[in-house]
Amino acid sequence: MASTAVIEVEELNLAYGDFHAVRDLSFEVRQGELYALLGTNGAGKTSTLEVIEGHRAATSGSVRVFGSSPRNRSATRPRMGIMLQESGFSPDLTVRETVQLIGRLSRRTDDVERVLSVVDLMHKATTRVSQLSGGEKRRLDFATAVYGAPELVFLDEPTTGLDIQSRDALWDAVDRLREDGSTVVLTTHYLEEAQQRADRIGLMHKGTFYREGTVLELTSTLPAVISFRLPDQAPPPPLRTTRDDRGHHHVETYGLEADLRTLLNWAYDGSVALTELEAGPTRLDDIFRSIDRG
Ligand SMILES: Nc1ncnc2c1ncn2[C@@H]1O[C@H](COP(=O)(O)OP(=O)(O)OP(=O)(O)O)[C@@H](O)[C@H]1O
Repeated sequence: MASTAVIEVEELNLAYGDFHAVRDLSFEVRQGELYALLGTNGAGKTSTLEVIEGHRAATSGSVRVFGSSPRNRSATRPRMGIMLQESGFSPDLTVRETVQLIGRLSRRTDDVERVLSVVDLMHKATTRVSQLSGGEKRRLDFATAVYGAPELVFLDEPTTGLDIQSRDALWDAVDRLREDGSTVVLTTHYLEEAQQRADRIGLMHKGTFYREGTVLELTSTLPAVISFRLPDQAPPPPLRTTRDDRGHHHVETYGLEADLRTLLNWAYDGSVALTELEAGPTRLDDIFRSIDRG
């Protein structure tokens, strides 16, 4: 992976009056990475992104995008595509006119028909924005963000409200952008998507990082889990388990492979039927649950 930093955030602080929304936040996003900025509600993700995107001034600290201040919009804006949580499109414009307008404002060049077909909106090209469904509006949002294949793309909750085909198509389009070297910053509350897609994750809580690192670095801070069910007459399993009220056994382990082998050998040797077997690293959900909300 290339190591040029596209985004550099150092000791960022952002206050709204007396309320300190972001505190001494430092991180960088390198060229070609998919960086997921995740966190609890009100953690400060949108505030942080607004500073990086140049929409808001920091209270203190330094933010550089492509080596420039994001407030220097003429230097940074043409290189960025932004998909906001809520679009501000004009309801009277058609889908094609919207892409043309936003495309022109971005100062990038692209083929409008190509962009519309990426998000499967060709058949809606002459439909007014006010007549689109929620999912279609999200796809239009995405189309305007990736118009002209920007070097840096911000995706804020990109798949909210999308059906599975549209989600797959969106991630395919993101993969293609990344193959061409684009950097992606993602925020989402769909943790599974972040766990599957992100190279690195910054997990925010109360204005600062609770954890930051690769997916593996984050998930290896908590034990992996093996879960299974045994027949009523089965002998006790060879590992210490807890049983939930649905009769599932759970093992928490830092030695997933060895424990799994022990369990499978025991079941094989004793002809014990293990059912509903699941084994895997901790999920991001569990890391979120470990955050002390107090
Ligand atoms: N314009 C504003 N004025 C005052 N407080 C604000 C303003 N914008 C955000 N806040 C507060 O700053 C904190 C961080 O908000 P922010 O929108 O950055 O969080 P978030 O991590 O994006 O949250 P969510 O996941 O809920 O969208 C919240 O407590 C919010 O109420």
